[in-house]
Amino acid sequence: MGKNNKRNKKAKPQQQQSGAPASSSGSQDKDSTEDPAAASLLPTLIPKKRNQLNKLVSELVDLVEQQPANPNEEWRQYEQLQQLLTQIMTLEEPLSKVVCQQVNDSADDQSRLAKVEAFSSWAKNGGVHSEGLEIAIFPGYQLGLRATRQLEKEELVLSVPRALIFSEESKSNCRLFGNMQQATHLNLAHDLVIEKIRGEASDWRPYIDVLPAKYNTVLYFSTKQMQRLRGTAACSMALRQCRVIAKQYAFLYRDAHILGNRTGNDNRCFFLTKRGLCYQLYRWAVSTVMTRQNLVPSESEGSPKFISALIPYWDMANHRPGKITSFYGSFSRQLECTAQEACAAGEQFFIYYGDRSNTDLLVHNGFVDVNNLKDYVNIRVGLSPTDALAAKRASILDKLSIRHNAELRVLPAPDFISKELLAFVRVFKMSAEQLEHWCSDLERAGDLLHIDCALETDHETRTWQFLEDRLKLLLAVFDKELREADELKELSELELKEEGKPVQEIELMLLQYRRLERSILAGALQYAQEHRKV
Ligand SMILES: C[S@@+](CC[C@H](N)C(=O)[O-])C[C@H]1O[C@@H](n2cnc3c(N)ncnc32)[C@H](O)[C@@H]1O
Repeated sequence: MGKNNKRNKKAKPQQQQSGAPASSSGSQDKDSTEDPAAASLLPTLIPKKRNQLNKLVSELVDLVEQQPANPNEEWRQYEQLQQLLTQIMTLEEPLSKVVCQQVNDSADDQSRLAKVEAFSSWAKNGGVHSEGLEIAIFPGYQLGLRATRQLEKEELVLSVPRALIFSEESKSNCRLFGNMQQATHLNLAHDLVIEKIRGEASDWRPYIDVLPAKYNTVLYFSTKQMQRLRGTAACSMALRQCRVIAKQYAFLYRDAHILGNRTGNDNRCFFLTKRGLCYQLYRWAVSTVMTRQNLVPSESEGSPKFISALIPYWDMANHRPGKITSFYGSFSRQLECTAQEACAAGEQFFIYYGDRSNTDLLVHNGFVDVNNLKDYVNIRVGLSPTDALAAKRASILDKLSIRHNAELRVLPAPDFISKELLAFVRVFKMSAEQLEHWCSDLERAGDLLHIDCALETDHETRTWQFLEDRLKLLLAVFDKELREADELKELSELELKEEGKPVQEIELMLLQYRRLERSILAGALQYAQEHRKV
């Protein structure tokens, strides 16, 4: 599979399902870099609908450019965003019906499984070694990898050569979002949009066919589902994610359809994007990248050191706590994955995705790990600009490399309060005299990170009182959305759902997330109360 041969490949037309075929008139057709695949019969919108869509996207641009000042404003903005996106998706439906599969969850697993044989031979022909593994359905995980024989701990079980790794380097002239590290996953999502639109003409089709049709990422949440995150540490992150992706979509759309001003060597990508771009497709591509990407070393000059990549077959492995056992071999030019533990024939083969909090997993990966040993809940703390002693507090925090406005960690047992959070609150609660004392010898500041640092009793009491009040407040906000008893009741109802009824995966995940975050906060509250009394 050469780097550039995809561009010259003869396209097979995609099936037309609804709407009018792309006509030979229209500004895009003067584009001389048209890829044969782009001549596929994608529907075009009638001018009236296109104008409505242009107007909605302009409103979307205006909306996402506003920076919300507080959580309530952020929520209101999200509600407006959802309304606009719903209208946009309705208008774009003729297009999204063709470029995105529309299936329900269980049918998705089955239809993906039906494509696995073709995918496995494509992977094998491309040089993937996965002899002791096969792809199967695992309830609660969608697809995953199953051992077909006993796999030994540390045995090399899977390798994927560079040629089969999908990255922005598979299409070297197409970096729509630039050459920076922050842009690499966006470039990848954009390339995936292109390959998806190319349909049967894409060399990646067997891989794309086994990808999920939809995801449990926050981009797929309804407003009602998102409501369940209100008051949790994940809410702001989730809303921001929706805003950022809508903004990217709105800008891509605006450039393509409203301004029509992209020229230069990315004409081809622009052309394809313009033809098939719709929000459903963009959120699918972004979610595919978010939930499956890995970093591999770049092989092009001028690129960031590491670039985001999709690694077919390897990305069928689900996560279980353990250690990272997948590495890219620069000499062998392949991704190599060993077994983190022995795995008997017939069992699911898991890999470890790395240390991530459940907040991060929920927002970026669309699942939570109920056995997460590396979980934490971030809480926001900051120095007050009206505090006359802020400069002194800041100098101690600088010495400790803690930011003046920071998100710091509340941890599960046995630690409960991270040393950075404890030190911040200790500094925040110092009197003028205590600040003088600590600032006079900043070399000692590191002591503040230790739980048993010798402090005056009143200072220590104020510190733990602050933590106690803050945690109580967070738990009270939690209860405002859903009380603990109701949360547990709903959770057990969903877990005991009758067989045959569709599992409400997102609802279940949200309740599990709430329970996990609540238990970290409640454990830390108890710990703070005990410390205050000492
Ligand atoms: C890299 S893919 C793994 C393959 C995926 N299950 C599939 O069907 O294509 C990552 C996704 O798998 C699911 N997943 C992985 N580990 C999981 C776990 N421990 N519990 C639940 N879902 C998990 C999540 O949906 C996640 O976004």
